[in-house]
Amino acid sequence: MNTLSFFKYQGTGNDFVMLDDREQRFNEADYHLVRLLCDRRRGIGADGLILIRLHQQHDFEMVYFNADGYLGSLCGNGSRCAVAFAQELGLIGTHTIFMAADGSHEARIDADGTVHLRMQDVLGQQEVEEYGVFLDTGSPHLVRFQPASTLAELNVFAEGRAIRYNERFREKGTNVNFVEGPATPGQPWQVRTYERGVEDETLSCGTGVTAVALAASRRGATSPVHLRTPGGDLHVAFDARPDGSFTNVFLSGPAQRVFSGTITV
Ligand SMILES: N[C@@H](CCC[C@H](N)C(=O)O)C(=O)O
Repeated sequence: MNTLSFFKYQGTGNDFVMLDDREQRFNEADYHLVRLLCDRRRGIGADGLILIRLHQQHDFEMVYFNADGYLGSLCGNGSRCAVAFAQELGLIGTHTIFMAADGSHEARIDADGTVHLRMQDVLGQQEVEEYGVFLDTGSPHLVRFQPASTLAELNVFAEGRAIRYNERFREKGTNVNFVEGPATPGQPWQVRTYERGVEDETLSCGTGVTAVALAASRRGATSPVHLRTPGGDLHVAFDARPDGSFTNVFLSGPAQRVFSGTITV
C-alpha cells in the first residue's frame, strides 16, 4: 500500500485530480490507478488526472489523463487548472509558458483568479460534415448546432455517445458539443458536451467551447465569444483570418482549488 498526496481542482465544473510529480514517480502506464483515482465512488473522483512535471525549456509540463485511465490530448479546462496549481506550487508567478500534449502554451492569471490560456492556432477550413462542424482545438471536436429551445431537454449522453461511436468517429473518437445560439443578441451561446475518454456528459469542456466559438464565428458570433456551460461561463477570443484559419485564440475562465488530501492506493 502507498500513500499518495493529491490536490483537487475544478474549472467551470470540469474537475481534475492534480499530482505534484516533479520527482517523476508516477507510472504513466498504470491506467488502473488513474481510473481508481478518478472514480467517484472508490477514489477521489474527477473527469481527469493531471501530473505536473518539470520541463527543461518551459516552466513546467502537464501530463493529462482522461478518467478512463489513458493519456488524453489537450484539456483546456485542465490546462487552466494546471496553471493555477503551478502557481500554488510556486513554480510560476502570474505568467507562464508550459508544455502540454499539443505543444507549448502561454497563460496569464488575473488578480481575480481568471486564467487566460493561449490555444494553438487552428489552421485550415472547418470541415462541415453530415454530423456537424468538425475541428481540432488540441482535441477533436464535433460541433452540432441545435434548434432553439431544445438544448435543455436533449439527452446529451445518448446522442453524444451515438455520434462518438458511429462509423465516422469510432476509431479515434471525438468529443461532441451541442450548441444553442443566443435568443437575443448579447446573451451567451449555450453548450453541453459529451467527452471522449470520460464517456459521459461533463459540466464543461474548454477545448469544446473553443471549438464552438470558432464554429459560431461563421454564424455571426464575434470575438470575444461568451459561452455558458452547465458548470459556468467561459470566454473565447480569437482573430479570424480570411483563409478560414484562427490565430491568437485565448480561452478564459476561473480555475479553483477545491480540496487536498492523501489517499491510500
Ligand atoms: N475537458 C477537456 C477535454 C479533454 C480532452 C478530451 N476528453 C479528449 O481526450 O478528447 C477540456 O476542457 O478541454
